[in-house]
Amino acid sequence: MLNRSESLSVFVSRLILGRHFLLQLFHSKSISGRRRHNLRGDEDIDKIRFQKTKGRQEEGFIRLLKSREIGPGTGNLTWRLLEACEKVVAVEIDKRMVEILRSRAAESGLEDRLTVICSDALKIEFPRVDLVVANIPYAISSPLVAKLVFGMNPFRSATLLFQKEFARRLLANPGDSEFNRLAVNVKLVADVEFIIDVSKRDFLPCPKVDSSVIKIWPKARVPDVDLHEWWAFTRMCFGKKNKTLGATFKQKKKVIELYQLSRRSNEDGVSDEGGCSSFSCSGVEMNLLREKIVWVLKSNGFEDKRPSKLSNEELLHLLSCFNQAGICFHDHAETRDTNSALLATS
Ligand SMILES: C[S@@+](CC[C@H](N)C(=O)[O-])C[C@H]1O[C@@H](n2cnc3c(N)ncnc32)[C@H](O)[C@@H]1O
Repeated sequence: MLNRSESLSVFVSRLILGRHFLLQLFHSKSISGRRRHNLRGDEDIDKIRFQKTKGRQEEGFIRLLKSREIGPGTGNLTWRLLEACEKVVAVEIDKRMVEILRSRAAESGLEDRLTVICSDALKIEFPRVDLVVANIPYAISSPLVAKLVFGMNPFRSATLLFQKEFARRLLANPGDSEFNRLAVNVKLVADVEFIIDVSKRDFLPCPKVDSSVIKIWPKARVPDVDLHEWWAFTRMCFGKKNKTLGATFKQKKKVIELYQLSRRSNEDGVSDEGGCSSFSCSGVEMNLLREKIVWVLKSNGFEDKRPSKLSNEELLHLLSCFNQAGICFHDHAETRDTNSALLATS
């Protein structure tokens, strides 16, 4: 039986180090008493190989410099990560856990390799790290993923333990019943890979839900789109993801919303780049806006399409058609630096 963090640590270890080392981990109960393993695995899943010898970097081996663990608790996983990474930055919200981690680090002489930040991971700016590992309460999965993938600092990959249903939603493709706005937003900037399911019976004590390990990589190339505009657009489209776009955008409420946005843009004197403020403040012109919306949808073949079945390429195309017609979705009155995690998941 493995507890939640032990399970994740085993999977993380396998991803980083390969099967050979994993087997050694499975058979190692105590971390402190364990001899130092040869950290090279024989299976290059991640195309990352960690070379322990300082100052030398063999051909084909990338040194894994920094790892970040979010929600380290008492540090079971942290200590496994310290075997694989030169430095670990752990972010823990609970002061008591932070004290435990710091004194464990001091006892083991690992203070220079382990930085423990006492903070809410959702509220701080992440430092530059190679690998992100998180075993957090499932309730903050959505904002955490959004913060990671839309954050400013690049990372090589994130290996995360999620509730199984949440993992399925992240992995879903257009047409799948689980496909939703979160998947659309995440897939704009990242690739998501299923690693393994973890049964609730593998945990002690047994929780109510099954889990899955998921790996996320930032995309090398991200589409050239204003993210605020994209988030606002997907929020409007996926409000009722199985409704046709025609039915969604013809709703009086939506037309009023878009009309008010254009009015606000006019009042704030926001630049008219892309035609966002091309409507006058007259209430009568709301009908014109509705007609324009329908025309954009019809002329581009989207009126009868459902957002839950559209690829990101199709959604990006529709957004650009709307923008070219002078219809924009982002409220320019909102502060520019609004938490991206909130915007992407709200
Ligand atoms: C499921 S436990 C993880 C257990 C841990 N990996 C271990 O080895 O015991 C979740 C941990 O995340 C921490 N946590 C919860 N919300 C957090 C947040 N917003 N930021 C940072 N840590 C958080 C909790 O205090 C807890 O220690």
